[in-house]
Amino acid sequence: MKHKISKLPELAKLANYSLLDNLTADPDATETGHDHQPREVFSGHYVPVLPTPLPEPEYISHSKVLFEELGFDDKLALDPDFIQLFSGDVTNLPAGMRKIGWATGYALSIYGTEYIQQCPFRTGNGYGDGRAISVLELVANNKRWEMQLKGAGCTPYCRGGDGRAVLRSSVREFLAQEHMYALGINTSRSLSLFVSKTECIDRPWYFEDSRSHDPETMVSNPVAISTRVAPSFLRVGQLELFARRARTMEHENALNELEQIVEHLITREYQDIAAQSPIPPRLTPDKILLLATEFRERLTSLVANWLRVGFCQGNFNSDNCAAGGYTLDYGPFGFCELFEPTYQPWTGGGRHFSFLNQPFAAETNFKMFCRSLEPLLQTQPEASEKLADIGDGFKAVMQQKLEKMWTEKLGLTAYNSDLLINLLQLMVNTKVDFNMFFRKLSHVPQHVSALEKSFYMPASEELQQQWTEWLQTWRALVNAQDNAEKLSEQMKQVNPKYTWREWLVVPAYQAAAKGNYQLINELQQVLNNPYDEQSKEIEDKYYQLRPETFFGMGGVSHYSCSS
Ligand SMILES: Nc1ncnc2c1ncn2[C@@H]1O[C@H](COP(=O)(O)OP(=O)(O)OP(=O)(O)O)[C@@H](O)[C@H]1O
Ligand SMILES: [Mg+2]
Repeated sequence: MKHKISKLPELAKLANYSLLDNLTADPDATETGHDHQPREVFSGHYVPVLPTPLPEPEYISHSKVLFEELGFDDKLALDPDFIQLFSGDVTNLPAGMRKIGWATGYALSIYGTEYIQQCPFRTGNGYGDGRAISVLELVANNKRWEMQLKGAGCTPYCRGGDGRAVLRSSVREFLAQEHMYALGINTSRSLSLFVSKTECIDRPWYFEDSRSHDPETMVSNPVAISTRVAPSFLRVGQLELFARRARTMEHENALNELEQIVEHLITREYQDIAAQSPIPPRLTPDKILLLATEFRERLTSLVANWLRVGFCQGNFNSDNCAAGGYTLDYGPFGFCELFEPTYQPWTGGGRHFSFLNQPFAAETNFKMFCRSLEPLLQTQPEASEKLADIGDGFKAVMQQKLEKMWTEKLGLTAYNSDLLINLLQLMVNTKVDFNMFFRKLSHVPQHVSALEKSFYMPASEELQQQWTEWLQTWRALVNAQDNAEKLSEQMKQVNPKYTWREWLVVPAYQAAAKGNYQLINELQQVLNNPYDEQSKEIEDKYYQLRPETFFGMGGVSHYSCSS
């Protein structure tokens, strides 16, 4: 059996900090990392920052799946040195590990409009990782990972915030990342979750059983640190920040810094492109075009997958769009239960980030990504034009990916737009549960009655008739008569049975605030195996329609605060 890492000094041997070696730091940063007040950062990729440890941290959970992948023994999660590090104390680390963390700046554009208003200095120089601090980069099983504490205290980008994350949002992020991974969707991953036994902070939140749209009160919740893991945490907003500076020549090194960050993105997230020719030689126009094409490929696949499982990211701005093409920022997200094309759980998100609008939101982020590469092709008109074509090509690639997704979801061999549109219309008219409906359909039923468990209301006779017709057409197209078993197996692999249901997650974070973590463990188990049939007990509890009482309930059906 392969040796597994169970102590921090062994883990330290895997440490490998490409970021700190290759990229420029903010020249105004202090070496000590005592840099916790909002301030402008004018250049450089990162600021060294000392995380603020959780007082009296307590272990809640870790991802066994990710531990396995990294070669970590489960015992490591309870090792006092491990707990110390991943609850924010980097002062006492073994040799090989740096006793400092780092935070990065990024820009924000909302639906294609560049913003600086969110920055306290109205320049954009004070926006970035306000409460996320990376503490480690390592190479495990030939893969490079960056480990980032979320809620580890203030950074220069904290904008007057407290730098903390409450337990509620940390539990959600911790569970959701691994759930998405289990659903087969690219995402940042969860390593561990620790809570403070003594520190609490207030956030705007809802009264119990609230029907209010906006939070009515401040609610105290323990602070927590979840550690997320990804090949990098580079966002479209990051490139955007450097491109804005390059465009206006804000400082003499601005274009060079943009080039560096793009090279860094390629090294960290696009190894196939990096392998084509080592960097340096410096970034070539060909590489830039390959990067744009590959990101387009990943982003369109990602969003098609989101739609496949009913996921709504909620706030798909450029600063929440990972340049590696994976899901990032599990704050205002939600999973569509009752199917509504404009489902959006975050009250601040508006329709443009709603469920079926996500392909357009992605396109806007992609255009910003391309725009951020343009300054690097200033002297290359031909390559510039190609880049514009890649941007314009987004729609067609997105459409292809969506068609493929719906085709697979319906078990068809070819896309059938009439069939799909009729179905979506019927789903809306009948008020069906998105994921439960597709799972029931994956059993290749003969009669509508087998789908009815996924309906939130009894279907009228007229609707029943329409369903019967739709089902007949579908069954004929998938050749259900001769093919049911194989088809069912295939469809179940893309139509999950167990997906995130907010009303089943709420009790888990509520119990956790009282020191009981059992429901979190149970949810991990259920959500980590979304395509499997699980026990009858689990089915009765988790494969259920949202009870009526949770509709319109603040904090369950919608939320305004995600931090
Ligand atoms: N409590 C806080 N203290 C300091 N900064 C914060 C706090 N909450 C959010 N921010 C910062 O505000 C910005 C917007 O917040 P948003 O909710 O998108 O991010 P987040 O959930 O903290 O971060 P991420 O995108 O890293 O998952 C981010 O740059 C974030 O770092
Ligand atoms: Mg964010």
